[in-house]
Amino acid sequence: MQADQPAVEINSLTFKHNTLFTAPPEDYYEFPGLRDVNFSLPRGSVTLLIGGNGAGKSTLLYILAGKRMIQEGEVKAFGRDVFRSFADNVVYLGTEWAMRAGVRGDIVVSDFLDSVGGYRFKERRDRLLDILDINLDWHMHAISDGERRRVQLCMGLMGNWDILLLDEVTVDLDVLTRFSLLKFLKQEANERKATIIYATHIFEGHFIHFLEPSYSYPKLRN
Ligand SMILES: Nc1ncnc2c1ncn2[C@@H]1O[C@H](COP(=O)(O)OP(=O)(O)OP(=O)(O)O)[C@@H](O)[C@H]1O
Repeated sequence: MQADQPAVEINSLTFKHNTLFTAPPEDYYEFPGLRDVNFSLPRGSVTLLIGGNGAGKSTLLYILAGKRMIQEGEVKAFGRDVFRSFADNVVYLGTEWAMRAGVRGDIVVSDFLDSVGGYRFKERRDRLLDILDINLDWHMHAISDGERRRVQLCMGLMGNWDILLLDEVTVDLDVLTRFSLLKFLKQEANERKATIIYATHIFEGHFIHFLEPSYSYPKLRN
C-alpha cells in the first residue's frame, strides 16, 4: 500500500436500483440511486456522510463494501476495485449487519465473542469492552437492545479493519457510550491511520469529536 494512495476513491459512479416487484402492478423497474459521484478520501480521515432519509447514504456504503454492483464508474479501496478483490480490512457495520449478528440465544458474551475470533484480538477486544462498558458474563438473551448492540459493535470493531463503513450504528446507544465510541473512532484514525465513513441523518453535538480533536465544550456563562 503506497503512503499517498487514497484509502477510498470513487470516480463517475452512477447506480440505479433494479427492482422486480412481485406484487401488483408486477413489473421490473430501474430507480435512479446515485448519479456521477466523485470523491477520494485519504488514509486516516474521518468523514460524516449526512443526508435526509432516502438520500442514498446506505446505498453508497453498500457499494463501497462491494455489496451492490454499479452500472458505471470506479470504486476503489486502497487502489483496488472493490468488486474484483475481496478486502478483509474493509468493514461495514449497519442495521442490516446488526440484525444478522443479533444472537439472542442463551450464550455468554465471552463465548459469543470467542466464537467469532475474539481471542485473536484480545487487546482490542478488551479496550472495546471497557469503552462500550460490556460485561463478559452477560447472557445474550437476557440483555437490553442497547446492550446487545454494544456487544455487536465490539464484535464488529475488534478485528483489524483499515476502512470502516458505519451506517447509523450508534442511534440506540446511550449518550455516554456514544461519546466514548466516537472518541475511540477518532483515536483509531489519528493513531493508526484508519479511515472511517459514518453515515447519519442526525447531526448532533457528539460528532464534534470527528471534526475538531482539540475541541472542548464551552463553559456556561455565570
Ligand atoms: N431495492 C430498492 N429498489 C428501489 N429503490 C430502492 C431500493 N433500495 C433503496 N431504494 C431507494 O433508494 C433511495 C436511497 O435509499 P438509502 O437506503 O440509500 O437511503 P438512506 O440515505 O440510507 O436513508 P435513511 O436515512 O432513511 O436510512 C431511497 O429513496 C429508497 O427508496
